[in-house]
Formats: sequence, C-alpha cells, structure tokens
Amino acid sequence: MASLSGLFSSSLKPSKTLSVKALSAPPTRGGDSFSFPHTSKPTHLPLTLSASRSDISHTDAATAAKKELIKDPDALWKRYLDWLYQQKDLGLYLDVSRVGFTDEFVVDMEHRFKAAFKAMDELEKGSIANPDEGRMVGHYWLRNSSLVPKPTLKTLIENTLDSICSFADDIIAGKIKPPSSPRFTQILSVGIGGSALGPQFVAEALAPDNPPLKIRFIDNTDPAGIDHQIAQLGPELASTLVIVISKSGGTPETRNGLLEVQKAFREAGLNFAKQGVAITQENSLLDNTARIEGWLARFPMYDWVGGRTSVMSAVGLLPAALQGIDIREMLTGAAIMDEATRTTSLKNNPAALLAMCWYWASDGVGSKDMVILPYKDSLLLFSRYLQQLVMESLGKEFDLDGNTVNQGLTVYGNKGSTDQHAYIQQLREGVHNFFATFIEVLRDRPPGHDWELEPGVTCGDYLFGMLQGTRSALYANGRESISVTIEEVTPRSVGAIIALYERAVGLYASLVNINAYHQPGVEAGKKAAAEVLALQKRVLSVLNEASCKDPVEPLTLDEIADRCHAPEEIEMIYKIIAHMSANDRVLIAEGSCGSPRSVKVYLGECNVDDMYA
Ligand SMILES: O=P(O)(O)OC[C@H]1O[C@H](O)[C@H](O)[C@@H](O)[C@@H]1O
Repeated sequence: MASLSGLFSSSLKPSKTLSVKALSAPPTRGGDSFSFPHTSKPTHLPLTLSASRSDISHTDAATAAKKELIKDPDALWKRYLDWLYQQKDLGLYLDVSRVGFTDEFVVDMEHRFKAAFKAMDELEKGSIANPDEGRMVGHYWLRNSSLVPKPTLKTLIENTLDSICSFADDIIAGKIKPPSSPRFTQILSVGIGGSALGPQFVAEALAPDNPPLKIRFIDNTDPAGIDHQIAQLGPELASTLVIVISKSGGTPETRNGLLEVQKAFREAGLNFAKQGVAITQENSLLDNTARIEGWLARFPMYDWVGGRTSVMSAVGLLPAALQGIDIREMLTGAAIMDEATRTTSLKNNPAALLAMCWYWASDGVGSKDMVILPYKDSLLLFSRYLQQLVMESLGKEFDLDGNTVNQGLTVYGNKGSTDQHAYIQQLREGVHNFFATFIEVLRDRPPGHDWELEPGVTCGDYLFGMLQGTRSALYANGRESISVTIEEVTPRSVGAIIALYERAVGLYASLVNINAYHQPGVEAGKKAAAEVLALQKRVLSVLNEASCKDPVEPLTLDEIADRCHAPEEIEMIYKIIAHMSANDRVLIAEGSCGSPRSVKVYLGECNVDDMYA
C-alpha cells in the first residue's frame, strides 16, 4: 500500500491548475462547445452564465468535443493528476476528473463556496442551522465533542459513548444476560428511516462473519415482514436483545413493530422488559414506556441530531458495538474526514469537490440522478443509506427565502459488477439522465487469502477490471463519473465516507440555498395515512349501526360514503373495504370486486357498544 500512497502523493501533482479549455475537449458550461446531450429543466439558471446547459442541444460540435476528449489520453491524465484528492490518514482518494466542469465554473463556484463554508462553520459553532424547527445541527460534535458549544452537551456525548461501550462489553461477555439464556446471541433492531438505514449499512459493511451478536431488522409495519423476522429467530427469541430505535419515540411503524414483538414475547412466555433497550429522546413516548415498564436499558438521542445523520449517535453505535465493530475507529474516521472537509480551499476539500460535481452534473437543479456504484458487496447498502441522507435533505419545495424551487438529487444504485449484468446497458447507451459515482476498494481480501484463478489474475482483479472498464466505457460515451477510492472497508473508512457525504450534502444545500435539516414533506404522507385510518373507523361504525338492525341492512358504497359524510372519499372507502375483506375481517362484502358499484357490505357481527365509534 505504501507504494500506492506514494504514487498518489500530492507532490507528484502538477502545481498549476490545468485550464480545462486547454485540454482537448472537456465540455464547458455556458459556451457553444458544450458536449453532452442534456435533458435538463429549462427553468432556473443558478449561475450567471450566458447560456445554460439546457439551452444547448446535442450538436455535432458537442459530439466532436466528446470524441476529442476521448482521443487525448495525455490531457485526461493531466486532468486526473491535477484534480486527484487524497487523504493519507484515511487512505481515501477522490477523482473528479471524469466530471467535465470548466475553469470558469470552478471560479464561479469558489465564490459561492465562501458562503457555504461560512454557513457550515456557523452550524458547527451551534447556530440554529435548522430555522424551521429552531434547532442546532450537531452531528459533527458526536465525533469531536470538543467542538460542542455547551459544556453539558460535551459531557453527555462522552458519557453516552462510555456507557454504550461498557453495556456492549457486558452483553458480549455475558455479564448482562437474558432471564432464560446464558447470554444474548441476537439483536432485533426495531426502527425506520434514519433509525434503521445507518445501522443496516454499518452491519452489512462491517459486521464480522461470526459476530458476537447477529442482527436482524424490523423496519416497516408490514405484518408479514415482521412475522418473518420473528419466525427466523425461532427459539432464539429467548436470547434476543430487542433494540427499539426512534428519535421522536412516536413513529407509528416503530410502535407497531414494538407491539408485535412484545406480543411474540408474551406468546413465548418471555419477559420483554428484561430484553428490551430503547434509543430515543428523553421523555418521548418510547422513553416513558421503557422507563415505566423497566426495560433493560435506555440510551439517549438528541434533538440536535437529525435521524439521517444519527448513525454516529447511540442509534448506530450501540448495534455496531454489539456486533463487535470498533465504534471508536468509526468515530475517528469520521473525525478525520470532518477535519479534512473544513478547509475552505475548494480543491483540497473532498466534500466541496463532491458538492461542486453534483452541482455541475445536475445544473444545480437536480436535472441528473446520482447513481452510486460500489464495487464491493459489503457496501451494497450505501446507496440506500444515501437515498435518505441526500434526498430527504435536498428534496425541498422551497428555498430559505421562500421561493418555490423543488430542489433535490435522486439517488439510486446497487453494486458492481452485478449491475453490469442488469442496468449498466442503459447507463452506457440509454437516456442520459444521471452521473455515476464509483466506490472503489483497493484491498480485495485480507492478506494471505488471495490466489490467482488464472495466471496473473485474481478474482479481485476481475472486479477491478469491471469497475475500470465501466468507468472508461461511460466516459467514452459522454457520461460523467466521480470515483471515491478507499484502501479497505474498515470502521475508519466507513466512518469517513459517511462523514464525507454528510458534509457534501450540507455544503450542496447551502449552494442551492435550502434547509437540509428538516423534512416537511414527510408529514403530508403521515397525516394522510392517519386520515385513512380515521375514515376506516367511521366506515366500521356506520356498518356496525346498519348491521345491528334487524334485519341486517347491507350498504352500498354510496350509502356508506353518505353516512360517513364523506361522499368525496368513496374511492378510499372502497379500498378500505377491499383491504379489510381480503384480510378476513368482521366485514362481509357481497358483489364483484371488479365492479365497485355492485358491492354491498355488512358486518359479520354486531357490536352494540360500537367500539369503532
Ligand atoms: O427516529 P424516528 O423519530 O422514529 O424517525 C424515523 C424517520 O421518520 C421520518 O420519516 C423522518 O422523515 C425521518 O427522517 C426519520 O428518520
């Protein structure tokens, strides 16, 4: 590895910034020579340019420029060297040479980044960076508590970390054990969104082959999914540590998961409280439940840590520690990356480079999607993790000044080379609506395990070849890509890439002037779901009244809607009835599902007290 580090050392880079125009062909923004076909939105020109990329069609000149670029490997190599970023302590490299930003664009962005760096600095000092919710944003403090603006919070962070480590050690050593087993063997994590995605990604990336405790997740209110997880545990439910994670402590899916698991414990004759752990904000519904029921342990969440940046709080650290993952190394990796991304030199700041590339590639309006391609099975869930981090942070209707902007960046991906046998065909040749990010891991296997499956070539060489081949093939067809390289998948490097993307999202949000730390749009779906359930109760109450008559009075959909005083909800009422009918509920529906007008409904049993009302 030493030789590679040497190869990538900054001393080998040319000191002068290459003029991209001087290179044979990279596309330029705002000029007629722009090279890539584009389908961006016609509105919102965020930069002061003479023309947007969307103004420029897929011309012959563009094609020529693209070809020229491919023909000049020397210029491309110079661009590679000129822009290659490395963080030696982390063994992390960032290559943005295959994104076609121009010198003019960089100059413009440097100007814009001044404000973004300032906003980030203020955020780290404790400003109310989430104005809508009046909250500080402090996930960076979790890995460097000396940054915390209030001494009490510093103590809280440090004490929580110590208590996570000692609790995990005691569980693994069997000092804390379940009532009817010699030790805990399984973790069942119940949580959703930011209370699941980080722990899932970390487990997939870093858990050893034989962890001290194996982990499973309930991250939905799908009864069949929950049954499956519980069934898979089987008799090991008796040695399962159930960690219920919810920052707010009131998320319905998580509450439902908890109630289902508690039912399974009751049915197995087990005492849930002796095996339950809560991670939530103090005095939340979940916290109060856990305290009153006397659960095994409770760990805090803080209002200044958002769900999607909570993986380095107890949310991610406790499950990781219980799986034998070195959480202090994860924190160290994140802290080193945090430091590296505080520099206000754009070219030496990997998070800023990412944000700049996103802005370039998507016109600062999300006109292209971010495809994440890790060439490493253990990083499979990175794209799913990033979906929440990026899309919940950046997908906003209004900017900070109240203008309608409908911002966002769509993220998806899976892993290479698997995807080469699935959707890379479209990326290479199809609709050009994305830019790619390759995540490369240099170390194929632990030392001493490799072998050559044909002369001079290992299995890992194939993976390497597939990545490089795809990167080249995409570029050759005018499709931009970023490459993030890490030496190995370790707690340190995983902490670092999480921190890298957290900061890139924060900086990008400043560039496009939006609040990255709230999620007002999520509430609309939750509210609508609650309204559906409320309507269901009204439907049941109306049906109950009609079914208690003698003779029973079957009702048409129109009659139900009318009696619910909700004629505009007739379609939803039909769906409610179809769903309940399919699940053998008390309700009896006559007629054909395919023709709603023919349906007549009554309840199989009348409840004189009308418990649905
Ligand atoms: O951790 P919880 O409070 O249960 O929240 C879980 C999730 O709920 C919502 O959907 C939010 O939009 C997410 O940001 C959050 O991660």
